[in-house]
Order: sequence, then structure tokens, then C-alpha cells
Amino acid sequence: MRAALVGIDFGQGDFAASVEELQLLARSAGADPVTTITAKRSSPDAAYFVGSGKADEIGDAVLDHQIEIVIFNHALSPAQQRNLEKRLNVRVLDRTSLILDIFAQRAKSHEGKLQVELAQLQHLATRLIRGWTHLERQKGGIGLRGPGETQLETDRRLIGERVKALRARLDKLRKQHDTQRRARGRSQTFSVSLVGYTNAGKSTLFNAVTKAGVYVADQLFATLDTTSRRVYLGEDVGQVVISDTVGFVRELPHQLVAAFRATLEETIHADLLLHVVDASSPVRMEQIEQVNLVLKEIGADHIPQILVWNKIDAAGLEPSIERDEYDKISRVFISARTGAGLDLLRASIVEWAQAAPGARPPRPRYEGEDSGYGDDADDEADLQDDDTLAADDGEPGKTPTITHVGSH
Ligand SMILES: Nc1nc2c(ncn2[C@@H]2O[C@H](COP(=O)(O)OP(=O)(O)OP(=O)(O)O)[C@@H](O)[C@H]2O)c(=O)[nH]1
Ligand SMILES: [Mg+2]
Repeated sequence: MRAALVGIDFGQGDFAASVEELQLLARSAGADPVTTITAKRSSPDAAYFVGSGKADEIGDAVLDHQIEIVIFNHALSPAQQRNLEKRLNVRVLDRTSLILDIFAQRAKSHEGKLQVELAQLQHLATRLIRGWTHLERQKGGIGLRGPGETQLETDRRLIGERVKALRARLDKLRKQHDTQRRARGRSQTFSVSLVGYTNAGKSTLFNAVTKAGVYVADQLFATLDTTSRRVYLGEDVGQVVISDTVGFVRELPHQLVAAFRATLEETIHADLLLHVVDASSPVRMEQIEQVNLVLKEIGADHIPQILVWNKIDAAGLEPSIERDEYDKISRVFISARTGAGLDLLRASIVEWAQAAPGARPPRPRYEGEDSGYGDDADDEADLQDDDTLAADDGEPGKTPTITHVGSH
């Protein structure tokens, strides 16, 4: 789908990087960005977000390039979106809707799909004006409208009912997960969660560590569900559980953060976070900050972190480890792609696992077992197949054991 991108520079942050990110977001959603229109403003225009001269310029671009969709790098009010669609005669999408759309395409687990639908409906409910008949058609239409209801009232009621039903189902799933987690909590496997900005290289690192073959792509939000594997880290600590998670992004729609709290539950209950950073990105510091904001929002900011500076091959850095005695954060410089520095990272995880309260006595080592990362098929044996935690419907034998040992 041929798309025109619109980014307005309000003089905050790295504007070029944010436009570049919008291009990647648009491509991730399956759009083909053929032109990008930018402007500088001090504040958004109430009616069109951009000024009317700029709106005309966008209109010309729509005609010149046979644009089918215009994507704004900002949150638009329902009125702005409507006004723009009328003036440009083409579909207009804002940043929130774009991200919701990508999530909708990527969601694989039952729970993930419910979460995305809930977020989409909540977003839609705020911009429901009239003539929205999607749900009605789905349900069969005629006979659905209550007596004396307008179309708008019917739509509102249908959305409200669906939101309620989705919430109830997600609540039930969450309770199941809690029960499972409590049951698993008795055995004390140290758990590690990979977190970080989208595209930082979390899944690549997860694969390098576990050889799991998780989907890696130069796309935003390639991973939506939480996947976990056991990894043997040597005699001293035995097995740990490592989880790969959904990436974070600047201005992650609020509904999505809330909706994915359940998916991120493994993160909230982890003993240690590996905060993966794209060391080659010019906006890495801003990304670290954004990730920490989301961690705070989901209640995971108390968990100790190792900052994993990834992609050192692209950044021209050497593998190394830095310890900050003051803020207790270690920084490990690695390349998930080339494997450089993975030994340092491993040593760092082992250190944390050993220091954890309730660190368990080591599991006996099997004959011929290698202490390297997931080198031994046996390490993954009981988690090999379908061990996506988010989609886990309760097979205790197959699920990793998670212990919440609190902050260190
Ligand atoms: N040069 C270089 N590229 C890397 C490295 N690690 C990952 N990449 C690339 O970065 C891109 C994103 O990698 P992913 O592992 O999918 O990133 P992610 O953090 O899981 O992304 P989401 O799941 O979308 O949040 C891919 O094109 C990887 O090949 C690295 O160490 N060096
Ligand atoms: Mg990923």
C-alpha cells in the first residue's frame, strides 16, 4: 500500500531518527512509504494538526504519488483525523493506530490476540462518531438494535459489551497464570527476562543463548509473545530460565501497555533483566530511557538490570564489561550476531544468579554436558516444543519454574 508519511518537528529530541523510526514502523505494518513530508511547528493546529498550507502540500503529494494512506508520526485527535480524511480524500492513520495495526498482525497466541483486540476497541471507542458498522455486520446486523437506539448508540453498546467480554476472558487467563506461577514458584529456578527497545536484538541474543530459532527480523515488533527456554549455565548455578519479550517503543500506546501487562508478567516476575540496547543507534540513550519508563509503568523497575550493549560489530566497539559500583548496574558490550562478548554476559548472569537469595544448589552435571550456552540438547529437553508462556494452558511438566525472589 503506497503511503505518505508526515512528521512534524516540534524541536524536541532527534527529529531525523524519529522520522526514520516511522519509516520502519510503516514498513513493519506492510505499507510502502513512497514519500515523506516534514515541517516545523511550535504547536499542533487544532483542525488539521498541520497548517492548511501544509495540508495542501500533503494533498498534492497524495495525487502526485497515487498515495493510498497518509501516516502521521503523532497522535491525532478524532476531529483532526476526520478533517484530514475529508480534505485529503484518503485514509489517515496516526501513530497509535499504526502500532495497534502492527500488533494486530503479529499477535499469535490466543491471549495476545485478545489483548490487541481490547486495545483496538478502546482506541476506537474514543473516536466513534457515526456509521461504524463493523461489529454489527459481524454479529448479523438486523435485530441487534435496541428500541429507540440510534446507530451511534448501538455501536457504543456493542463495543462496550465486547470490551467487557474481552476483559473477563483476559482476567480469567491471568488468574490461571497466577496459579501456575505460584505452583512453579516452589522450585527455585533463576529467571532472566530480555527487555529492550524494539529492534535492539533481543531475539537474536535469545537465539544465540538458547539456539531456539525464534523469529528475528529487521522489523519493529517482530516478537509479540513471550517465549522461554531453560539454559544450563554451568555447575555453579545450574539451569536458569530465559524469556524473550515484546519490544518497547517511544509513545507506546497506553492501551497497549495496559493490555500487554499480562504478556509481560514474566518480566515483572523475573529475577534479573537483560536490558538490550542497540549500541549502533544514534538515539540509544533516549531508547534506554523509554524502556525504563515502560518498566516503571508495568512495575518492573525494581528488578536488577544488566545493560547489554548489543551490535558492537556495527558500532565499532570491543567486547568488554563495565561495573558501576555506585548504581550497581553492569554494562556488557556484546554482539549477538558475531557472538563476541557472550562469555562476558554469561559470567555476569552467573554472578547475579549466585548472589540471588535462595540460590539453589547446582543440578548434577550429565555426562558429556558442556557448560556453554544451550550447547546441550538435554538442557532444552523439557521446554523444547510449545513453551510460549503467554499461550500456556497449564501443562506443569512443560513449563519453566519461575521464582520471585524480589530485589537484591
Ligand atoms: N549488526 C548487528 N545486527 C544485529 C545484532 N543483533 C541483532 N541484529 C539485527 O537487528 C535486527 C533486529 O533483531 P531482533 O533480534 O529481531 O530484534 P528484537 O529486539 O527481538 O526486535 P523486536 O522483536 O521487533 O522487538 C535484525 O536485523 C538483526 O539481525 C548484532 O549484534 N549486530
Ligand atoms: Mg524480537
